[in-house]
Amino acid sequence: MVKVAVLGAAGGIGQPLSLLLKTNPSVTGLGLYDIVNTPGVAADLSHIATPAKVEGYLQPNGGLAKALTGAEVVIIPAGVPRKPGMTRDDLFKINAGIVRGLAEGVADTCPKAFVLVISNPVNSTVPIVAEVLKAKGHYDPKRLFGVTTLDVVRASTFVAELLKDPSAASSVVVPVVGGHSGVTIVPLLSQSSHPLPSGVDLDALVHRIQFGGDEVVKAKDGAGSATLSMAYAGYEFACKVIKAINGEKGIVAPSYVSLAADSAGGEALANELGTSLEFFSARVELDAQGVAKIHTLGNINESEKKLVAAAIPELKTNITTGHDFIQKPSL
Ligand SMILES: NC(=O)c1ccc[n+]([C@@H]2O[C@H](COP(=O)([O-])OP(=O)(O)OC[C@H]3O[C@@H](n4cnc5c(N)ncnc54)[C@H](O)[C@@H]3O)[C@@H](O)[C@H]2O)c1
Ligand SMILES: O=C(O)C[C@H](O)C(=O)O
Repeated sequence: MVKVAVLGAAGGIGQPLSLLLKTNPSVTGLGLYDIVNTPGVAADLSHIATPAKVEGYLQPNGGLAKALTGAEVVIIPAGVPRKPGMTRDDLFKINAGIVRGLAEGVADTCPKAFVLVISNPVNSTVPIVAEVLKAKGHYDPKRLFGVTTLDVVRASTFVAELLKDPSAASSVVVPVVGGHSGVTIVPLLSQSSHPLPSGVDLDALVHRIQFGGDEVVKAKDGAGSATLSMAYAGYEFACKVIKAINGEKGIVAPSYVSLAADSAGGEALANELGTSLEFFSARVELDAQGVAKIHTLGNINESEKKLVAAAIPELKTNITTGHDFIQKPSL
């Protein structure tokens, strides 16, 4: 019995993500919120013969609070996507305010919910949610996640392509750590479940994983960024969270979390990184309370160490940008 709220549910990600959630028998309630079109999306989905009771709300008359009431999981794909030539950071100006408003709604209505942030730039929007929840006295770092699963899905797909074995596509697992933009995306190819064939151009593969989002933005040619693969990835991560809430043990997935979510694991990771970072995408073990354990990077090779080192300064800047938006709004 889990109610999931999707904020930004009428968008390119929101609609297919809500469809996938509607197919999950563990989801008993689906609260859809957007500033446009949610009644139609909800009416459409409500005809699917699965248990979830679907309700769609717009902004007026407390729609956000209604969508969030009773939600144990809140997924946020609200906000504008990139167009060619833009970076994810270029979205901050618009999306920061959108995410702040939605986080305020979470704090006011379902402060104990697991919050899964998809809206870009994830490296900065997650700190915004943290600061809003802190300001309202409801911050639990164990329950706040930046969704970086699409990077893991891409890394696994691209490695399976190189293996020239389509049947391997769903079994290849490549951990991706760091953050969710450009050089902050750090694939740990040395830890791939399937060894790479010899002769693979590793630099080109790393670049493709780090800038995979650009491929889609370019191909969509002004009509947005990844939506369907993101809905798939967001659903994959949400399913893990729902299973953990329902008591399943041993679920591990990479996600952008606060290192304070598990002080021992966070400290060990910070020691490995050689610096204190508030947020980092690491492999995280989940339980019904949220983050149970943050895993360290484990054995990584020299080129991966360089990639991690290159990610850190940008992550620090991105995190500060998110914090300052709430703490120093006059900047
Ligand atoms: N984390 C990731 O891996 C990842 C992957 C793909 C896209 N994204 C990001 O997800 C976001 C959404 O992408 P999209 O393609 O679905 O965009 P979209 O424009 O198709 O949909 C966004 C939706 O958000 C809604 N919205 C805007 N302001 C809102 C508000 N205040 N409250 C509620 N809803 C609001 C819009 O009405 C729209 O329906 C973008 O920021 C994009 O960059 C992240
Ligand atoms: O590339 C984008 O802007 C969207 C998303 O972050 C992605 O990785 O596809």
